[in-house]
Amino acid sequence: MLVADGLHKSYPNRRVLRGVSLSVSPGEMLGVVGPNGSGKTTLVRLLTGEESPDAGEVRLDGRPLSDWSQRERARRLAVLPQEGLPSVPFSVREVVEMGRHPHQGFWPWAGVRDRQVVERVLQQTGLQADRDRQVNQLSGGERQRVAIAKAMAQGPRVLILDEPTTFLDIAHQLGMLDWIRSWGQKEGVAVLIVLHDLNLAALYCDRILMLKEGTCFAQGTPSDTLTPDRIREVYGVEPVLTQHPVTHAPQVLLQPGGGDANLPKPAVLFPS
Ligand SMILES: Nc1ncnc2c1ncn2[C@@H]1O[C@H](COP(=O)(O)OP(=O)(O)OP(=O)(O)O)[C@@H](O)[C@H]1O
Repeated sequence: MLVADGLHKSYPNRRVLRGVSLSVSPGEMLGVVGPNGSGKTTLVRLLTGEESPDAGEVRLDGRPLSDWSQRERARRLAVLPQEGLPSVPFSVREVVEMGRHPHQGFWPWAGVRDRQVVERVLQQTGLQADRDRQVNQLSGGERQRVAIAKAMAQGPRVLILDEPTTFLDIAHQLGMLDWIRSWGQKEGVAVLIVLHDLNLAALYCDRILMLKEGTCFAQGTPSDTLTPDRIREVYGVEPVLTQHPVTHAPQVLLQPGGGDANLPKPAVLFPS
């Protein structure tokens, strides 16, 4: 469904991605993890066509991404950017309806089918009661749910999410990931999700791609990828790995004092 082959990307004086390859199949969830600055968001920008690689290629449904018109691409690929949904003065229903624009003609008027899809999505995401509320009056977590609903209304074959759980409490993190996973499996949507939380990645992703300084350091099942050696080498922390008692997924326990050794130790700034 979505394939990337040997992606390279540099900015002035900075090589950000060096030969990253990946593929995501229908119904599969691929997690992308890696430290700050390892190139996750840059990878997302190349996969969505927001930026072009210096070398390598992204293919959607077997065709180079650059061959798709913007409209065709939007019918197949939905993106939840890191900054989430802007705080716009539109109602929840209007924003979800915007997800249908790529399927509409020259005039973006909602037809019968568009209205049916929007109603179904509002129902399935539990947003019926909030349908007339203004998005700029919603909490961060509620806005995130509207963003997912808009992406669902788009009816994509590929969904790309960049750290969608950052502003959510634990119940909303689990709720959102449960939702995305079961929706992706039912509809055969290929999901690529950037996550900072290795434990959530281990619980929800079929496979994990671990980036280190713009290279693909490891790729495989959570148990293959999240090993103490790899986490130590990529993040520079001393992890304790355990197994989830119910799901048996690997889980990472953190210990104080095991953080970034390169950070200077705090000194007294204002001695008395
Ligand atoms: N437009 C740009 N111009 C120059 N450098 C950039 C640009 N975008 C990103 N970078 C640099 O590329 C590197 C990778 O950035 P990127 O945002 O892809 O990392 P990330 O893994 O998503 O980080 P984080 O976890 O902090 O969000 C960083 O060093 C960043 O400063």
